[in-house]
Amino acid sequence: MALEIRDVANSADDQDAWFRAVYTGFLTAEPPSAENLAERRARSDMSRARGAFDRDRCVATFRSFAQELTVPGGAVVAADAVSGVTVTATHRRRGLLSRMMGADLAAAKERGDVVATLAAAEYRIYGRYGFGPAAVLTDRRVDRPLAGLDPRWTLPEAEGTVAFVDGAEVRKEGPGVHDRFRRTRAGAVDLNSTFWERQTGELRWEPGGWKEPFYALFRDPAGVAQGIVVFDVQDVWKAGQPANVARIRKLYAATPGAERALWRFLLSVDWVTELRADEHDPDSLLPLLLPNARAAAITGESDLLWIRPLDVPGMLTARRYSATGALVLDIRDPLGLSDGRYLLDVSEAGASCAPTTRSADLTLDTGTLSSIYLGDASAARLADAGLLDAETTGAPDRADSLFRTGRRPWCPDTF
Ligand SMILES: CC(=O)SCCNC(=O)CCNC(=O)[C@H](O)C(C)(C)COP(=O)(O)OP(=O)(O)OC[C@H]1O[C@@H](n2cnc3c(N)ncnc32)[C@H](O)[C@@H]1OP(=O)(O)O
Repeated sequence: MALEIRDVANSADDQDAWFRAVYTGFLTAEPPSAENLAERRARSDMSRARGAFDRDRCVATFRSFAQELTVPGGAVVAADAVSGVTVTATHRRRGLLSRMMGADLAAAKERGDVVATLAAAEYRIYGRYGFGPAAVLTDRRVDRPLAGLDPRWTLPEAEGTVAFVDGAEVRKEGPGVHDRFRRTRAGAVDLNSTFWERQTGELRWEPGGWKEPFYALFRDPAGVAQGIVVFDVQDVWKAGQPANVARIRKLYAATPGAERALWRFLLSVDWVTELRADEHDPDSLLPLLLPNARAAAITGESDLLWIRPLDVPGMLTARRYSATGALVLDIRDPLGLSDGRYLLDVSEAGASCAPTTRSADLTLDTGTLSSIYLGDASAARLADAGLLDAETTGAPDRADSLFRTGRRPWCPDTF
């Protein structure tokens, strides 16, 4: 019997089967409870969720939803966020993902979305669909005694306050802090409506149980919440000495002052000798705040946010550039959605971008454009690696002078 791919938006039974298939696809053996399924159905945007069904069994899942992606300069673009992609191991490599992805991207293009986004589980899945890695995450570990900080430090009142708060306060202030934060940082996205409930244990969807973390809120001198950190502490003692490990789950700062204050606060907690910030900002201020920056070692780095151009002029005119100049980009698209030669012209007044018949300066595919777009990858380095063709002398360097950004892009939120 042929496999049927269908929308699951209008059927509770199909949605339950869909969520169960997500658990199986992500290798979670314990199935979701009936209560969990009911909550997920009620609280998730399933309007663009599709499943592949083998009789009444869901064997592949795919969902997309409307998202805002912040681009360099602080504007946001309309994104088609792809999520919940699974094919059950018994039905893999039969083209199910390709069919669902092809249909979703074509619909997103038709709708006028500027890019598609996703958090890639594995590097080799999404390049074939025109996606490219656009921002990375780093793991850092701070050896606090080595950092050389003054243990007498306390936040000067003139700079603001840090206070421990409860989950209710986090649910009240968190959305505003995150919304202000994400508009300051290229690569950041808006959050779904369940995010803070899940962070604070109001909704307990994740398998494996809930452990209440600590929450600390930074308010600026005017009393406005500008930063929030969610962290837990592992109770470790060695030879009668406290050697606790603080693990950052989330840290959002809408201002540099908030970021400095929250790191300094975390580094001042007695008993804590090690701080771990996994899957965190690749351009965090953290090492710069330490007398000994080497005490904040990078222990890992990985790509997570991948993006895919759908509307090249919309995408290139939305961001701000670091210089003025013109560049002709010949874009190759493996799915044929955004092919073409475009003139990007950046002047003091802003950027314009339109199809052109002029000869190209750079030839690149949509995935490579994605890597350059938010400012993380260097066109010169990609050209040296053979991933981008320079058609005119110095074109990669000119691209770098345009696309370069201040702080590196960062997407702290998996979706
Ligand atoms: C945004 C997110 O949700 S990220 C989460 C992605 N999901 C997972 O990682 C869960 C575990 N993996 C899976 O469920 C599946 O392997 C999927 C969804 C990644 C791919 O499903 P498949 O049924 O294999 O997809 P499909 O048959 O359409 O494959 C399309 C092509 O991609 C290739 N491909 C698929 N997955 C991988 C992979 N992990 N590594 C390398 N190549 C892959 C296939 O070989 C195929 O290539 P071909 O066209 O040259 O033959």
